Amino acid sequence: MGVPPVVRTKKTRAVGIPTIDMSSDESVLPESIVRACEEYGIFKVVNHGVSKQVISRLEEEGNCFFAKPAAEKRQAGPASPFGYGSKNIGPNGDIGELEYLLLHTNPLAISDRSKSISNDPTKFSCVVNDYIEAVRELTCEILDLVGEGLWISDKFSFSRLIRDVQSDSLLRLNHYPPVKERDPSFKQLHQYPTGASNPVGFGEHSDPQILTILRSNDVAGLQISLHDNGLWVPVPPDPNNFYVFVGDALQALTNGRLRSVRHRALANTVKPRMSMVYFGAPPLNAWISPLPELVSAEKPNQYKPFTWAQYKKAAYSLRLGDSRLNLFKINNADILPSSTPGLLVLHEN
Ligand SMILES: C=C1C[C@]23C[C@@]1(O)CC[C@H]2[C@@]12CC[C@H](O)[C@@](C)(C(=O)O1)[C@H]2[C@@H]3C(=O)O
Ligand SMILES: O=C(O)CCC(=O)C(=O)O
Ligand SMILES: [Fe+2]
Repeated sequence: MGVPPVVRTKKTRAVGIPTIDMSSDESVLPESIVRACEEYGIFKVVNHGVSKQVISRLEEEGNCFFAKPAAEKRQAGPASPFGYGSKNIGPNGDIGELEYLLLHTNPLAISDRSKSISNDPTKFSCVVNDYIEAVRELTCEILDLVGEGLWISDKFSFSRLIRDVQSDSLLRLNHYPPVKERDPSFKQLHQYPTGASNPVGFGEHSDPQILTILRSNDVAGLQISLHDNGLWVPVPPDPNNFYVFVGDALQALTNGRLRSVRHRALANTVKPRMSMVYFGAPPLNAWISPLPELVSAEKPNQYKPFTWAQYKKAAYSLRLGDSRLNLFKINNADILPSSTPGLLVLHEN
């Protein structure tokens, strides 16, 4: 029997997302990670050192919470921005086929929030804190390798922001119940991206933070957009490993050398999907501006300095799919002539 022809009905494309093996030789890791972050803004990490038990215990807590009756879940909401949310994402009218729990990673905030989430809040807090501790370690290990790969004189510059006790890092559990096409009017009631056969679970966006560490169950749905060309690349689910995303803050800190990747999640029509997402962020008062090692005459400063609080304020004033980093972009072509009087700028045609 011959191989059947590949028929593409959706605007998706098969692309090999890079895999980074954390047990590889240290002499190759920094360069491989930097290359993946430059070319894709996402990679899969294997041999990551986070124990199966830490992951499965959080998954169990998530399943247990999302299986509760709607009225009980609502007691942990509305998400503003923390707590339980259903369908509404953020304050500006974005909606998706999902429900979620958004938590600040501060242990006191977790202990407080656990009371409205679980019948055993002490256990819930413990499980969440263990998961956060493990993925924070992985995040910092990756960021130190990024620092090394970029030849930053202080390779801990990135991870220090995440390790800070005031870090504004978050944990999000997303639950996408299966969306069944019940009647012909279904497609009019739900948002279907152009060319996609499944409705939007979590709409297209980039993550604002430094680094995102995502783990999902074995159900597909996550997609990335690499070149803003309308093509969406499916990210195959892998419950034993993590996907790592470059966030906007890391793009700014590296003067645009590492790219934050646009992604979205589509709902599944058959199986429920759950993702557990850690967002590594700086403290609110930390300044984000390109590191000096990444600024040169050939690559002048691309971003105005901003505090993380200013960036969050901007993010929360915009829609999910808006580009927030553009607000802080320096137009070097505009700046050069006025800030350097007497300099003649020649434009090539
Ligand atoms: C629509 C929004 C939800 C969001 C805040 C925002 O105004 C724009 C960014 C969104 C996002 C995407 C990544 C994370 O899931 C998130 C927690 C974040 O930091 O930025 C969400 C915000 C949210 O859901 O509160
Ligand atoms: O659920 C997913 O796979 C994506 C979720 C996501 O992008 C987010 O929570 O920011
Ligand atoms: Fe995201």
